[in-house]
Amino acid sequence: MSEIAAKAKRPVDVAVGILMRPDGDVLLAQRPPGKPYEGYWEFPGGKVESGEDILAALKREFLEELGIRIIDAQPWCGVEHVYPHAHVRLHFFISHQWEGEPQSLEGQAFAWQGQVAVEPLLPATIPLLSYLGLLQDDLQAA
Ligand SMILES: Nc1nc2c([nH]c(=O)n2[C@@H]2O[C@H](COP(=O)(O)OP(=O)(O)OP(=O)(O)O)[C@@H](O)[C@H]2O)c(=O)[nH]1
Repeated sequence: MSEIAAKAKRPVDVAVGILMRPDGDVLLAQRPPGKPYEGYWEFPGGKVESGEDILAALKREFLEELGIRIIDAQPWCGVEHVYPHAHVRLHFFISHQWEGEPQSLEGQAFAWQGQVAVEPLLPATIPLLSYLGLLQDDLQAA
């Protein structure tokens, strides 16, 4: 079996968080050098460790990468994607409740965006933007 086929058989769970401010702006981060797809923009998050709860993984990644303490987050949607380097199962959460301001603890750039305009964005994340736009519209209309 090729390496790619082996990876495709075992999806890696990834916890991803969309921090949404009251005005609808969301936080994006740029993947640091040395990681696959370096320089691409993503919603912050990372791989779930063996035996770890997905929400716990989300909270851990936000503390490690950005120094943010997520107080609560709601599961939003799941996306499965096969990259050349990995087969990922992305678990997206939306959070309106966190403590702290983002810090660049891994040397990464980050940006608050209304309409997400940073480029390039990780391929698996692009299709979600139109759905996210609907949520942001709802928030602004409320
Ligand atoms: N955080 C995040 N990861 C995403 C998104 N979209 C997407 O395809 N991914 C993929 O999910 C995987 C996340 O793994 P990662 O390498 O960032 O995880 P990590 O921080 O635990 O890295 P590490 O292996 O260096 O500890 C990557 O394959 C990445 O390409 C997204 O919007 N946010």
